Amino acid sequence: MSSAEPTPFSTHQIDLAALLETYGSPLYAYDGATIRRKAGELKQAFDGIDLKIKYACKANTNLAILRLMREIGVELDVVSPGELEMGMIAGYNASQITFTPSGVPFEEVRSAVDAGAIVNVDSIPLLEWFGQTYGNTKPCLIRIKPNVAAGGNAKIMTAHADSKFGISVLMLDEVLEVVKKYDIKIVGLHQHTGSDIKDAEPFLKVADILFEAAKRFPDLEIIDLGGGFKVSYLPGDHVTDMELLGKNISERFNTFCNEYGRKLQLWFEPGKFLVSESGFLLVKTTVVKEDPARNFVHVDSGLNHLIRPMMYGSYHHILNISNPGGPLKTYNVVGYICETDTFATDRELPEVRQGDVLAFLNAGAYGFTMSSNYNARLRPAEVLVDNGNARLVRRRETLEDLLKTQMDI
Ligand SMILES: Cc1ncc(COP(=O)(O)O)c(C=O)c1O
Ligand SMILES: N[C@@H](CCCC[NH3+])C(=O)O
Repeated sequence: MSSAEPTPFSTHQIDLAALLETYGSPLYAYDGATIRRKAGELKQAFDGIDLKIKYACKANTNLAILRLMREIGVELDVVSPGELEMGMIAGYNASQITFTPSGVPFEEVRSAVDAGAIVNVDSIPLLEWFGQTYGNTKPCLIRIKPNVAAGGNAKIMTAHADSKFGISVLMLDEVLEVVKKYDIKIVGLHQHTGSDIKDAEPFLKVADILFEAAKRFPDLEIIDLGGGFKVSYLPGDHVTDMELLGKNISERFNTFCNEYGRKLQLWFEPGKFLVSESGFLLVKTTVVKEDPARNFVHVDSGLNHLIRPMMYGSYHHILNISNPGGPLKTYNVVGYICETDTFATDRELPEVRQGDVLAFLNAGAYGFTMSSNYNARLRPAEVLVDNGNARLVRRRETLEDLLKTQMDI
């Protein structure tokens, strides 16, 4: 089975230049219409299935985006007490939130359960603790590691045998022993294979593994297949064919439910799929440096604002929105941080002049949330354009914000 044909690239309808002019540089800008469209595509692909979308909000926790998700009927997947709290501030009831920890202190699980969230238990020691603490009084899901390697790069594959995440599917006997010992109420099985998964095969493979495992748990209500759908990062990129994937998984899921003897809910936890394409990091060119080896374009940003190119070697498409019709030249686009923070190598762009505004695409997921204050640099503001209105949804940081936690001033 092949992946989808390339999708039209960057179909946003927001005026990026005007936003930068109004709110200053650097700036994260999000297009609400794109988020609504992507959620609609996912729902459409699983039409007829009892589907719940649990947005993996580590991708972007801006409260305005969480509120938008809530408005369109998308629930939440969180990985920390901080994300849980943000979800509740955005108006979610804790019962709409899944806590998917990764080796966290058990007290964090206690506070999530006490708040009313449901937990994906990710280790046998946590399962033991859960049983001792709650017996059969609180439901939980179990995060299974299916031992399947898939994802855009090694760092974002989370279900292969060597990955730290979840309980190996080879340990089901041990899991069932602990479940029996404490009469734990297992209502769901969960898995998350990785991020940036283009082909349908890994999704189908892990679904089959999870369905097989599920037959050993008689009281399930939920199968949670995680996130990881690939979006288009570069023009012509092949992406997950959501329509085809929906059809194939739905068929298998229905067959499984018939064999299981009950209709279950199907959950997904997409992050990137919902928000990546909605976001732009807008920056200004500080210096254009012609070097015998390279032409460098420096911008007023760096790995402190968008670390994906440096951390994963990820491609982010760049537009020169000040000079779109300029003659094409080849550049290394680099940041202002005192590290080698290269956004793009040998990138062809319409001629870049000092002061030009560049837009990094696909900055809606794992952009701001992975940002830092390295080099005592401040984080950008964030703007959401939705229903025809642009709204500042996070102000630019100030030096006072940076100094707030220091004791020696
Ligand atoms: C448990 C879990 N669910 C969902 C996601 C979302 O992944 P993606 O943004 O690729 O959809 C992640 C991130 O890797 C994750 O760890
Ligand atoms: N942060 C990753 C995706 C999520 C990884 C977490 N398991 C990225 O930007 O691609």
